[in-house]
Amino acid sequence: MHTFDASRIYIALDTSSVEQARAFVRELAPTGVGFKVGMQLFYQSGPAFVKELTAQGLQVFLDLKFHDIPNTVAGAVQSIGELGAAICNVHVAGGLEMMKRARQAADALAQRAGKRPQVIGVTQLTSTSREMMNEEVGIPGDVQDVVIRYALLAQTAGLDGVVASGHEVRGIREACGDDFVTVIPGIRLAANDSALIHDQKRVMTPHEAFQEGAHAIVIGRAVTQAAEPRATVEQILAAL
Ligand SMILES: O=C(O)c1cc(=O)[nH]c(=O)n1[C@@H]1O[C@H](COP(=O)(O)O)[C@@H](O)[C@H]1O
Repeated sequence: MHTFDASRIYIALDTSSVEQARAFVRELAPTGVGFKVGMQLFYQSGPAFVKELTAQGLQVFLDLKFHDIPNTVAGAVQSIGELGAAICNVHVAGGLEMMKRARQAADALAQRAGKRPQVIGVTQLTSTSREMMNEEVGIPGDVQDVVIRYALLAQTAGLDGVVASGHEVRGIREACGDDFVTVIPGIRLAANDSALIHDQKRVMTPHEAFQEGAHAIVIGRAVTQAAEPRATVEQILAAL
């Protein structure tokens, strides 16, 4: 038995069918992990699958990365609110007013339903390198500095935390305090770093991310493309 709280790990269910996602849930739920439903699965299986998970008492991060005008984002948070997800997210780049409205929509839900998802802000995607950010997108400076600036803005708007890479966790905690939630994707296991690095640019191992102070991590392909996903999760937990 391990003592680490496995629900601090969200397995990204980026599958091409709901049956595949169900199979991962059946296999991995006994380890105590949470699950992340993102665009790929949500756009085919819709809210019904999220409800199916939360009805089983599973912890769900609903990752739809809202980014639109404030009124539309507030409506979107309202729409997904009753699915019972523990976390949902919006892009910090949508601005202060948009984030405030997202938080207000979550608060209204809490008043009606007695609970709400945590609303966290996506800073700079873990697939973004400094070169991409500076030269393609035209945002100058260090990724770390930009991420901390975004985290502070998210905090000002009343969000519960941010999504960032493990490289920025320490700085975010220093700037925003230890209660401001950090959820960290871009996780790679040392053993498969070079094989699975793919599109992620700012990566860390689970152990490193938690050592830096992450509240939760998101792991997708390093588990779902492993020969033995369940054993891989057990190994990760044992090493924490
Ligand atoms: O919001 C997210 O979850 C997210 C933000 C980010 O900056 N980077 C990032 O990879 N993610 C998500 O985290 C998961 C990472 O998957 P793997 O790279 O397969 O571990 C994917 O589902 C991404 O959509």
